[in-house]
Amino acid sequence: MIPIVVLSGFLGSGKTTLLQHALAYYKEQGLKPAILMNELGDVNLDGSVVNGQAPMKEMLSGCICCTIRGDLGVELMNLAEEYKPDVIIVECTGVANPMEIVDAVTDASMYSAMVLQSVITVMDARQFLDYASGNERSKSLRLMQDQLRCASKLIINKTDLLAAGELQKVQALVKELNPYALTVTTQRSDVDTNAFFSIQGEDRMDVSRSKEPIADNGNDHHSENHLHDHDDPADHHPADHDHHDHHHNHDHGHGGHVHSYDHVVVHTHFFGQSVPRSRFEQLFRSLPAEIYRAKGIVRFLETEGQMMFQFAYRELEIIPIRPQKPVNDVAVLMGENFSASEIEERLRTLELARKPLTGL
Ligand SMILES: Nc1nc2c(ncn2[C@@H]2O[C@H](COP(=O)(O)OP(=O)(O)OP(=O)(O)O)[C@@H](O)[C@H]2O)c(=O)[nH]1
Repeated sequence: MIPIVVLSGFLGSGKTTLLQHALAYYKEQGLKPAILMNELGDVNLDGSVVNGQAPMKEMLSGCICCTIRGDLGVELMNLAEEYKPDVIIVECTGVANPMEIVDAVTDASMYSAMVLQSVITVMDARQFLDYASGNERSKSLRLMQDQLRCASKLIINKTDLLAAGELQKVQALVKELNPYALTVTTQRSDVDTNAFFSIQGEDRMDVSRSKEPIADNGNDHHSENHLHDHDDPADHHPADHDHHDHHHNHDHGHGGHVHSYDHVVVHTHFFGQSVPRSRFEQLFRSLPAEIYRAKGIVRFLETEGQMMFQFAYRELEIIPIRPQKPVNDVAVLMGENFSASEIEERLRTLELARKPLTGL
């Protein structure tokens, strides 16, 4: 039986950071992990972070829980057959409802030797608290709550971004939503890896219990209403600045829990040239609040080589990278109901600016 560990969590909460801890742990244990990654955009940037550390399959341009849900079982089986791993880690896009993944894994385990080990949900404590205390973006809040509810293990991450006293508030909210999960608080998803990733049988997830809070009408997952607009990633060419918006309109038949992600917009922009770093940073400082996540690879006029950037909950991080194989310069922006054409325009203007901002 190959144990499956599902990593869930909202966009930018710290899943990939956690994945790296998991990979280091399995290596230390002499175990062979394999990874199945799912990204909403056309490019898998997280993949380049973990590249080479473990066999990996990618499912791009869709959310595991809908269009490619059927493929999940197939991909899991392919991974299992090809690499005979000791454990498979599934990292899903931040807008996936992990219940769907849990279902797909349980489907797969019916006809192959796999078992769901755990669903680990990572949450951005700051973001969750802000969403929970405001009325805005209630759809995202609902998704976060679902991700929390179905976890067997929970990580309250980014505690460094909380003010004194706020952690207790988050913990209380989390406990209310999910009193069952093993819950820890972390910075940089730094968990006790043995407690979170050990693949001992007795620690396996009780799937039926985790389903209780949101499933009330059996397995009515096929009555879903999907509206996806996916384009062939092979069509992309770095120079053509093409962009694609993916609108997700999920209307899952969970009776009482209707999930509608039609508000989620993903915009992909391929850079054709280097840009001034100061202007790039300024663009991110002034992004509309609706864009809550961006990541990508960029080259700056001022420096050599490629940089990976991460923008999560208004914080921009830029780190130099040395990719093992050529990777495109690209920006993927995700958010709710933002104007992709406006962002595209700003990115194009950025590319035309051949000089840094004056005075910086
Ligand atoms: N301040 C702070 N930043 C963190 C922490 N953990 C992770 N980050 C940063 O948050 C950003 C997103 O982290 P990832 O691990 O890529 O998040 P993710 O959940 O995989 O993101 P998606 O793939 O978009 O869903 C990165 O810039 C991380 O360095 C933390 O505890 N505190």
